[in-house]
Amino acid sequence: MNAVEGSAAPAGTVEGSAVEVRGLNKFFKAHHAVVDVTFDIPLGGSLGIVGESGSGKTTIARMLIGLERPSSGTIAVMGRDRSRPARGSGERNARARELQIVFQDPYTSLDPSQSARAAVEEVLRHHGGLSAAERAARLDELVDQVGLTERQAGARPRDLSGGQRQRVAIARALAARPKALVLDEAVSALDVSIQAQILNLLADIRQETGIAYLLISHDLAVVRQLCDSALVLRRGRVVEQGDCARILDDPAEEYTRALREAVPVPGWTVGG
Ligand SMILES: Nc1ncnc2c1ncn2[C@@H]1O[C@H](COP(=O)(O)OP(=O)(O)OP(=O)(O)O)[C@@H](O)[C@H]1O
Repeated sequence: MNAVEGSAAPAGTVEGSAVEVRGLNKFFKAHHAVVDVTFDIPLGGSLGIVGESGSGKTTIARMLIGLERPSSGTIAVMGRDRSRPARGSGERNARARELQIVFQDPYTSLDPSQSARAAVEEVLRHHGGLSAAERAARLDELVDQVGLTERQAGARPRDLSGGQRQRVAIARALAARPKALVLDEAVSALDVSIQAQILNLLADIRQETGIAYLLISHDLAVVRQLCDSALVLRRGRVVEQGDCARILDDPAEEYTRALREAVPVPGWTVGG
């Protein structure tokens, strides 16, 4: 299947790419974990990556944010190459301002001793350029944008629910005004009703800010709710790629059909 099928910008997106990945490969010793993966996410667009456990989804995310180095291929975010490690903190910060990530479990990324407000403020300080008054205003805006109450914004992670903690993680990720956000199983640990609230929140944020999403999920229903296009991975290879509704409603590949019918949970494998 052509790598960039459906590359015409969907409604709501702007011309140009937020993320461009070409011929991406990752070997872990002899294991070829990501095999010649190519995709585009238009500015303001939303791509879902689905596949069974071990298909390479997280490895792609880790390469995008610089936690793994590609064995070959290129990654560009906002037109700037990031296939090689950043040189120095200036470049690392510039990259962070372009692309942020939200993980499945914000417990691992949130400091247990920090209130939600302090956690978000830390990012605002780090990325600098704001006066104290501007920082306070931006902090209020972010707390409001992710739907945290004043009480929740003053609470530490252990005093928040899973959904509230994920709202804090989203506010932190948005603080630097990135152009793209990687959501790696970001709603998988949440109850279905809370999951729906966070997905609605993410859809609203995309509408308001024009941010692009790369959503990694084992759950096709989640992908359908948030994504314009989808990419199906099997053993590191793209088996199907294109319009999200077309792929999920009328999959061309048996593997996609199996993913759709089995309602997989994290760690699940086709036929496993
Ligand atoms: N650091 C590593 N060293 C060796 N092998 C790795 C490493 N990271 C990932 N792998 C292997 O690469 C393959 C892809 O793993 P990856 O975590 O990207 O899959 P995934 O689709 O995200 O799976 P899951 O949904 O279970 O998180 C797997 O076979 C995994 O065992």
